[in-house]
Parts: sequence; structure tokens; C-alpha cells
Amino acid sequence: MLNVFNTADDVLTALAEYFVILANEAIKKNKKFSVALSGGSSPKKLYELLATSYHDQVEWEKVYFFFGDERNVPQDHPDSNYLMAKKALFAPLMIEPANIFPVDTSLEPKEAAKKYQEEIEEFFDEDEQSFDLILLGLGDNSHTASLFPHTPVLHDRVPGVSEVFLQDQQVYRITLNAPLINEAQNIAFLVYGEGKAIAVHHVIEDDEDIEEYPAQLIEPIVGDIQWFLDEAAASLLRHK
Ligand SMILES: O=C1O[C@H](COP(=O)(O)O)[C@@H](O)[C@H](O)[C@H]1O
Repeated sequence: MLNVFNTADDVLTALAEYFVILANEAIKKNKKFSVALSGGSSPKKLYELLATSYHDQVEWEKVYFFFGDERNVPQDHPDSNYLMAKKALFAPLMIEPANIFPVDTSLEPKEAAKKYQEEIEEFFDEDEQSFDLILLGLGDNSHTASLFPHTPVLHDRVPGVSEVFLQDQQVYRITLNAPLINEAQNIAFLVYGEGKAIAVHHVIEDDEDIEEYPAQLIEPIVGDIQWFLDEAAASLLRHK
């Protein structure tokens, strides 16, 4: 479902409220809420908003934080998704380390992916369900998480975590693959700014071409998917 708002601030507020509703529902039902955070440039303001305006609206000690993807850099590197979330969300809310599951980027990428998959499997072993919420962004090249155009991970068929080598940047990333993302109870894309309009159009309305538009792989099996867009990002959509 598409949710289009006038401004980026409106989008962020709507997604923060959606997060709070899902968290409280899951905590009421299962006594915990599991979320995989997105990285990159878009979600920082969302995390800051949750940590300030919504700090007293969730039992944060019952929230378990994972990452949809991670750069293969140390946890104190400026490109680290973990570092961004730590500064914007974990530190202000004083989240206990036991509730945070960062990717172990001290390992070789393949090993880091394997270990992260094992941690996820162990966490969900008891209740046999997947994430309550996976937050995603959308790159202007139509990647989401670290599912980049023309990378082998696009052909993963078994839910898991994979390493991805980006030829143009000569760097690795670690990512949940599409089958694992699609097991989530809820998936929310956060996309704002005119720079994302072409990608939004391709992913939502263009013919299927997963090599070019990997975010088209995201189709929850039984869960719900919501797009949170501003007018600028939605400007090339024919149907809103
Ligand atoms: O889902 C995600 O999307 C972004 C792209 O977002 P951007 O705001 O940086 O353009 C991606 O790179 C990020 O790591 C990921 O979690």
C-alpha cells in the first residue's frame, strides 16, 4: 500500500507512528518486538524522532534491533549503519546491548554473513516466526537493503544472510536476502526526495526486471508491505 505525504517531515512522523503501533501490538501479544533497521542516508531522522518525540511511547527494553544490511567496515566507522543507529537511537534511549544485534564486521564478509544468519535463526528459533518489522530504504539505483543490481544475491532462493561485493566501489556489504526479508510480518519502505522518484517509479510501476530494479523482489509471503513516500519521491507514479 502507498502512503504519500506532502513533506519528508510528514512521512517521518507517519512512519514513526506506524512503528509505535506495531511495536505496542507485538509487545502486547508476544512480549517483544523485533525490528530490522535500514541504513544509508534516509532513516537517521526517523531514529532521532523515535528517540525524542516517541521515547515514552514504547517499552524499549522489549524491542530487539537487527540490521537489514551493513557496510563491511568497523563499528566505529562513519559508514557503519550500526554507528548511525547507535548515535540516533540506541544511545539516546539507553538500549541494552543484549537487545542489539549488530553484524560482526570484524570477520571476513562470508563469515560475518554466516554468523549473522545463525544469530537470527537462534533468536527466532523459539517462536518460529520472523521479524515483526523490516525497515527498508530505496537507493536511486533501485537497490534496497544491499540487494544491488546485477549481484548474485538477487538469485538467493533460501532465506538467509549473504555477503555482496560491489564491483564499482570494490567493497563488501552484508545483507538479509529477499527470501528472508519476505518472511517478515511487516515491511515498510521509507523513501523521500526527488532523487528517488525514478527508482520509485521503476520499482512500483515498471515491468518486472529484478536485475535492474532489485527492490521488486520484495513481496512479503504473508505479511504486510507499506510504502511511506513524500510527494517528491512519488511524483512520477501514475497511480497514487
Ligand atoms: O534499505 C536500504 O536502502 C538504502 C538506500 O537508502 P539511501 O537512503 O542511502 O539512499 C541502503 O543503502 C541501505 O543500506 C539500506 O538499509
